[in-house]
Amino acid sequence: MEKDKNIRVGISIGDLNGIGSEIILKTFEDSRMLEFCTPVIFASIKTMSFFKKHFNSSINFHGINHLNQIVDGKINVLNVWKENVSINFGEEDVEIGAYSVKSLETATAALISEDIDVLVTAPIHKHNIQSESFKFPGHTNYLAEKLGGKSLMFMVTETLKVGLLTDHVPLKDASAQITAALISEKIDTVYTSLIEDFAIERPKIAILGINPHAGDNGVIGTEDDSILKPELEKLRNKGKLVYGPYAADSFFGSKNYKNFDAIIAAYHDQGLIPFKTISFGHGVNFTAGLNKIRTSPDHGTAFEIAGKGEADHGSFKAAVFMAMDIFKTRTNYKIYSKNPLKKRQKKI
Ligand SMILES: NC(=O)C1=CN([C@@H]2O[C@H](COP(=O)(O)OP(=O)(O)OC[C@H]3O[C@@H](n4cnc5c(N)ncnc54)[C@H](O)[C@@H]3O)[C@@H](O)[C@H]2O)C=CC1
Ligand SMILES: NCC(=O)COP(=O)(O)O
Repeated sequence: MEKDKNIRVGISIGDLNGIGSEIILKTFEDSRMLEFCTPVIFASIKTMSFFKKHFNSSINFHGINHLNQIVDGKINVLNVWKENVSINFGEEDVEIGAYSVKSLETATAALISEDIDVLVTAPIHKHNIQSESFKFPGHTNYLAEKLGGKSLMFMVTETLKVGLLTDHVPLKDASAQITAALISEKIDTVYTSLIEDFAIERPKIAILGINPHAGDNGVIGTEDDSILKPELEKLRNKGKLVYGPYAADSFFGSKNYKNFDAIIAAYHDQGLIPFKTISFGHGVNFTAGLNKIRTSPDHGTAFEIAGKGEADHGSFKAAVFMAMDIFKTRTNYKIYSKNPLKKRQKKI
């Protein structure tokens, strides 16, 4: 197993007019971070120097033009662009959004080529990233296309983990997308991630109902009875500890969520509202199910506070540590599952 400090953490810069730069600077101003990892920021040394000056930061960067120039123990900045960029904090600007895409694309290529071990993404602005060549609603959907595996939006802290059946889809389309095959795929991804990424031996998973009160036996929609329940029954018969569907409205207030290793919500806001209410400031958005590791903070560009020095970097820092933890747990899982302990033969 490699030492922590050798884990190369690639960081895409996000929307330059948002709070991404501030939370990155605040995280790595603590020089102890370099004892745990080697950060590689995908941006440009000119742009990062602008941020350093703006935020009056004492941080030191190591500018590089090629990934083979990464130096451990330094905060590496790869020059993804060379030109000066005009940054106006808090402004929605599609030209600025294009830089977040350049950063993300270069960082993703580095993740695929294994020049970095994990990717931590600073927040992008979903409207500003749209172009003829980039039509994804978010990182999760982009990475699902670029990397191997089946992606799952998994919002995680040490004590609360919420996965989604559907993520960036309009509410009017969400229900139609929930098929037996999707339920089975997403539960499987959560189950595997809990074992391989979080070292939980026998995961216990709860599923929230699709309709209000999980349909109340067909009074308020039939999908819970016709699609969700039979699928859960099948998985239970295969030995998986999956329970539900639970009425979503009271599930978190009643603290029932504490009885499970993970909860699966039917759609974005059903899962993210309770998650962010409980974990804002330290929650992490992990793209599970892929062959590479990507995390991000649980918040967006926060334009209204950008450039003001008010951004809380807790969630970004948690995303860095979570990515490294998952990297180590996954690496260990691969090692142990390749060489399982031999079962002792019974003497007859
Ligand atoms: N991973 C990503 O790239 C994400 C991107 N977004 C995108 O960000 C943009 C803005 O989204 P919003 O819905 O406004 O959510 P937001 O998370 O940017 O802001 C919501 C509220 O939380 C506050 N806030 C957020 N982060 C904070 C921090 N670190 N410290 C202190 N206060 C903080 C903001 O000031 C605002 O009041 C949208 O385009 C959205 O799609 C949203 C979530 C994640
Ligand atoms: N609600 C999470 C979010 O908007 C971030 O999405 P992604 O960029 O991680 O796909």
